[in-house]
Amino acid sequence: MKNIKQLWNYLKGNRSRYFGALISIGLATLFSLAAPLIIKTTIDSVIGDKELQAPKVIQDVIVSIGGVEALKDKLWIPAIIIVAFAIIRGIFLYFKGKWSAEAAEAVAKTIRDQVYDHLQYLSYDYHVKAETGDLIQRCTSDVEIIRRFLATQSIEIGSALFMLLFTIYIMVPMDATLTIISMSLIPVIFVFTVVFFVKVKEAFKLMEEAEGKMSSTLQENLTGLRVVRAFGRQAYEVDKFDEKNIVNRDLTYKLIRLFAWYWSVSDLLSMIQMGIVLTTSVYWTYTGRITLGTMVVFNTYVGMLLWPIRQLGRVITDLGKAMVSLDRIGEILAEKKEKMEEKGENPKIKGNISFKNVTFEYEKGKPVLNDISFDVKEGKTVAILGPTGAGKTTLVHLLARLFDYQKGSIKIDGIELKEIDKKWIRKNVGLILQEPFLFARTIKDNIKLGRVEAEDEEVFNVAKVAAIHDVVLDFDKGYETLVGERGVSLSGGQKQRLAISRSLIINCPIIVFDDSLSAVDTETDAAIRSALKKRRNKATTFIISHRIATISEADIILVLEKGRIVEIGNHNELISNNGLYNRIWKLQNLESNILEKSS
Ligand SMILES: Nc1ncnc2c1ncn2[C@@H]1O[C@H](COP(=O)(O)OP(=O)(O)OP(=O)(O)O)[C@@H](O)[C@H]1O
Repeated sequence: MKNIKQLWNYLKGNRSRYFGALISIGLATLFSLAAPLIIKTTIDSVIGDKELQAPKVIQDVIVSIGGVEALKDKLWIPAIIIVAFAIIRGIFLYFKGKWSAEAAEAVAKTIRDQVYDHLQYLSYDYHVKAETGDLIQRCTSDVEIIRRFLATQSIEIGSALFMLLFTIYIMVPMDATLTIISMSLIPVIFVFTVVFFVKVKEAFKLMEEAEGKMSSTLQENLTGLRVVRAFGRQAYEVDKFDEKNIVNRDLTYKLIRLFAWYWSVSDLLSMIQMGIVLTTSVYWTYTGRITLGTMVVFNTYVGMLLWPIRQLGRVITDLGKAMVSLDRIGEILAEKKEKMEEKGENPKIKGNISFKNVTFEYEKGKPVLNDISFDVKEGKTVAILGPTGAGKTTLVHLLARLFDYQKGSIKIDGIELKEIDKKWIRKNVGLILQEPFLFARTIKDNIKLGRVEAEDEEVFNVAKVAAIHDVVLDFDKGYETLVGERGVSLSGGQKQRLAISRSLIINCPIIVFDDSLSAVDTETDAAIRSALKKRRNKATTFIISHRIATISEADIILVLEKGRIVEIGNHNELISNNGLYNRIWKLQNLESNILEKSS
């Protein structure tokens, strides 16, 4: 019921089109039911000698062309009327198709827009955990199922109901008992259909999920194909995909089996119903209870009626599928959008940052950051070093309010971070990720992503700071070169440098390099850092890195271990500390000495 209401809401603005389609199918049904009545009248009263039983208007028309006697010589007239009715029915069917398709298309567009829009505002955490393949499937195939249901199937429910009502209305005055006999198995077929619908809904849901898992595996594999090949893991990947493929196939087999049952049993029931009507009506024609024309009408109507009723089974299956799809789309829409509209402060940010006893946990009881305290003045550089999983990324994510800390306090220029508007703080904290995502656009567009109105000169400047300007000029089309699948292939380091330019162009007072110099050689790394230092508006900079050379010049270095700061100070202080920093420094020194000697 909730889903039907949801569909009704989606139809807003297109409801009149949809009703137009329903009325058209009603009128088309009426015209198709008229043909057997014309045949009946012709058999009984024109060819035969039964008294004419037709509405007054039709009787008047017949009298005006010379009465039933005159029609005997003009049997082409009923034939032409039947053809004319077929044409009129065709016209109504055309409008039914046009209007329902237009309404369905509009609904699909509304749903796609709504889901796309919603996805943009879900939390960072949601997108970290969501499976892209599954989301794509919900935005495409699920919407398509709903569109198809609205465009064709739901109208057929209307058609079946109209057919049922109109035939009962015409048949009862002719012979009430024969009408009951003609309808005796309809409830059985209907109940059978409903049972089937319930079974099939569950089976469809399982199949959709299996299909989603299969596309996720495919999507993940295609994205990471280079890794797969590099590690020679093709056979393992093929097996993994095959596993999902087998589940998908088996669930499809199950559905096919269910359908096979449905069609054979409903075929059998329909044949029994037609047999009963044929036998009874032939016998009653023979005994004179009904006319030959009435016999023709009943048998034609039962034939006409059984098809839409059986179709109803298929339609209801599609209703089941459409409801599952609506649920799946509803699941995305039910996800709470990240609360952005808090009336936070939008202060001009200088970049003085202070962490006081900050504790944060993703899951209750499992703190990832513990009692973190440090201060940094605007324009200074903080470096963070620590083993993997120590909480380095989490710490800088807290700064951008991708997550909110549970205990302690983070202040920026003396204002509590939670009091500052989320949108505003994200505009002021430039996050550069280790594996930056570049869009399939030109290099210039990728750099200007954060500030589309930036002048070319600014683009060149930030590219120079990120030591990528000369590389770009070497490409045939320079800054107009396309990046991505159809464009130039960039190295990991080049991608990182483009991402750095993209963040610098925003001119954020706080910049975070989350291991984003890892793919850049040491010389370029040093060049970028020295260019950053020379910038006029120096930002407060956070650098996460495993390379001592990258972080040694930082004003403060934090050494994190298991979510706690185990060492804090500048390079010289930490060297004399004889702790983790000192050990890593010695190790990296040794490595570079060995490398120097061997080269
Ligand atoms: N979105 C999340 N939900 C739940 N746990 C998370 C989430 N992100 C990270 N974690 C967990 O928090 C811990 C710290 O992760 P974090 O990414 O901050 O470490 P890191 O020091 O940056 O590691 P690396 O050097 O490998 O990037 C890890 O144990 C990680 O599994």
